[in-house]
Amino acid sequence: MLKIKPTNINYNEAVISIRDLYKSFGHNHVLRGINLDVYKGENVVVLGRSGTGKSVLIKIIVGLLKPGKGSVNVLGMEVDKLNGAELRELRLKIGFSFQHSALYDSMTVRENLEFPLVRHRKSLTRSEVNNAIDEVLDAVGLLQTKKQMPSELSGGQRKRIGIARTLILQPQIMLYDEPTAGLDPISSIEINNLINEVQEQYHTSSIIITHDLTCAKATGDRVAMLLDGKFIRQGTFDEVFGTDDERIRIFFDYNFIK
Ligand SMILES: Nc1ncnc2c1ncn2[C@@H]1O[C@H](COP(=O)(O)OP(=O)(O)OP(=O)(O)O)[C@@H](O)[C@H]1O
Repeated sequence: MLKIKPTNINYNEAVISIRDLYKSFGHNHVLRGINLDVYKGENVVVLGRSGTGKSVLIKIIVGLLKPGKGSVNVLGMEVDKLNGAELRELRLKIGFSFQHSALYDSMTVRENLEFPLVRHRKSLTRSEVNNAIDEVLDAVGLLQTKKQMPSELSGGQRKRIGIARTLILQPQIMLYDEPTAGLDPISSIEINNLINEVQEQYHTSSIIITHDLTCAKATGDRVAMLLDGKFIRQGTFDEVFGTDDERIRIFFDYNFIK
């Protein structure tokens, strides 16, 4: 049961705009002419086989890697022209939900959420902090876990808390790296729904990196297929996969789709 996607996307405003992006490591030419716009309120899914450069792309977007050639504009700023302080400022507007971004095991759920908040929003009062924690826990449907330790949660619940920890800083952009990896089908559907709810309630724009075609179909307003350093096809899920292109069919046929 997948949620119907909201359609509150502003196609006149790109929050991420990438033009002719190249990136090599020695003779390994990973990105070879990437063009991508992510519009305000849009979920864009990036699909591609292992090693095609999806993580490199994300790292360039947040300024962790320098582009070789080309321009990367995020929230109106050219990322590779920013100094350290400006980059830190920009990153506060971007929520990362990385595959291996573990919670702090020695802290309760509440403390895990409090930690980024008190670090980055020093002027908040105690009651504002408490309200913010309750609000994000409610948004991810896990208010009842506030006093629990991460080890007491299921894998799906831990992912949800990871997303809550990111949301608490109210990012404008969300980057999800393999959000459903390692989850059973029911927990995966819950995460897909959560990604759509976050989009709707927090008005975020997102890039979702995944191999999971069910996730791509459920969450992506647009899907972009990365191959040989370029997006070889972009469009809705059905537009991308409604093709005889062998390179895309093979990706589809080898992934189980419900
Ligand atoms: N810092 C680095 N130095 C050298 N090579 C790198 C570096 N980061 C990534 N690469 C290379 O870039 C290529 C793309 O890596 P990347 O991690 O982006 O793949 P991916 O598409 O995210 O794969 P996966 O789906 O397995 O996570 C790989 O060949 C990798 O070895």
